[in-house]
Amino acid sequence: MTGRDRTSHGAEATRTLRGHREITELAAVFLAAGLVHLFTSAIGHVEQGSYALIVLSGLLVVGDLVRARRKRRSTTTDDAVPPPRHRGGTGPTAPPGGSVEDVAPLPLWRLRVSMKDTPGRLAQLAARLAALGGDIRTVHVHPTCDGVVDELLLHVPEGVTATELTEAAGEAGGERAGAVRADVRELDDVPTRSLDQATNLVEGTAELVDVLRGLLGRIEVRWSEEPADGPAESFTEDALRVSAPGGGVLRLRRDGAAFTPAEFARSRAMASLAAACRTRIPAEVRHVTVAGHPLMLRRADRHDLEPVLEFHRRCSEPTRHQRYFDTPTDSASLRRRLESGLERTLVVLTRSDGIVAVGNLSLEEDEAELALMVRDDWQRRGIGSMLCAHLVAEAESAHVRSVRALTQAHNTVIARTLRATDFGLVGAAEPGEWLWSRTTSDAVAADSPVLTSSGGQDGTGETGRR
Ligand SMILES: CC(=O)SCCNC(=O)CCNC(=O)[C@H](O)C(C)(C)COP(=O)(O)OP(=O)(O)OC[C@H]1O[C@@H](n2cnc3c(N)ncnc32)[C@H](O)[C@@H]1OP(=O)(O)O
Repeated sequence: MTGRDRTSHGAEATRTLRGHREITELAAVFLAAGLVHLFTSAIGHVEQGSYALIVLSGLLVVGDLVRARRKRRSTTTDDAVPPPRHRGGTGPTAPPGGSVEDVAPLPLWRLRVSMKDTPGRLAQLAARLAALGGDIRTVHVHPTCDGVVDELLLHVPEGVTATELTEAAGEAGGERAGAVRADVRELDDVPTRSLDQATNLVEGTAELVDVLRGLLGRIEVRWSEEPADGPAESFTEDALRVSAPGGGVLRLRRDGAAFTPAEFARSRAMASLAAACRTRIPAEVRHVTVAGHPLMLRRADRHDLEPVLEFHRRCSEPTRHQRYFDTPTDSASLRRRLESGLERTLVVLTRSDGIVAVGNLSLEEDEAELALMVRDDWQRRGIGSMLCAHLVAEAESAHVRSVRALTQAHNTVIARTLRATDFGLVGAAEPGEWLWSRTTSDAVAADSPVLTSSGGQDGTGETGRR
């Protein structure tokens, strides 16, 4: 209850008390007058008026009592919203003998829900969330074509689930509710958060997909070629399409609340910024020396398509087969790896001989798959081991929890390369194949975005990331 609520409740109680007192006093006056009149009248001279006054006073008292009782009952019914829930002793109240500072911060959640734009909808939502022990910290109302999307950041007691939150939103008349855990940094207002994300893009500490997730919450992202017909960028409440910085289109979907026009505008602005960063800020080049050879290592993008194709042409057929198994490597599949922004490709170059090794990292679910190939005339010099270590570092920077690798069982060289980078054999994916895995040291991995990839293998030509 707020301070203002408390004040008005007190005034109401005062008014009720004063009413009681006035009626009781009036009844007492009637009663006294009646008794006095009776007393002073001789027996046999009883007048009707005396009895009428006494009866009237009795009726007044009884009537007032009945009214007071009814009022009390209706007040109890009106206040029937369940009291806030505090679970496991970790609610907002301080423990006995402890100060408020001793209490661990309650979990923070972001709740998005589509609502009809009617008066009182927020009050109903707030009441339902209060019943769960929710403490609303921020509310943003995003207008949509036929209503609004209410976006709330709220603390709830430990143990309250996403389902309970979305059900509460549904009971308040909401539709398509979605609830995800939020980071305390998200308590920033939207402009501040957008600027922070833009800074991450410019400084290269985040990819566009990570930035979009920071703005839109848990989304599924898929990459596809630009549509031949129709606009590359588009908005519906179910899906957004924005230009991918490396070419093609990113298709964004979100379970739960509808996308809003403001979110579309923000996403487009971020995509434009990411594209500008790509053209203005050259990829960082790392200089490494392997077995006395000075080499350069950097991320590749769509401008590297031709040299990457040339690198593949200069690798022998057995080397390509060891890398890609039976999957053909055509220009389109290599282009997708370089452009989608959902895979990371590292290239190793010499000054005079172009690309001598390529490593790929496909981001999927909360893990990544790594693969690499070294040109035949540069193998057995330590380049594969060095590239493998850099790919693992890339995976850690993408906050994935584990990295896996699929090899042909007879490929002892890649087996030694992976072992040297702390991979362990975890099983056989198919007969004649080995599956390797290692965990990353990224501490944030457990709460990190989920990544998925269909990598075009489903025939859709799309690459996806959750
Ligand atoms: C998950 C996947 O990527 S599966 C596909 C892997 N790719 C391929 O097989 C394509 C063809 N091969 C290659 O491209 C490379 O040889 C790679 C990537 C496998 C290894 O890269 P290289 O630069 O040749 O390996 P590097 O010189 O770093 O040596 C790595 C390990 O293999 C050993 N090794 C290298 N060549 C040989 C060889 N011919 N025979 C036996 N061991 C070898 C090295 O001694 C080293 O092991 P160690 O660390 O225990 O000493």
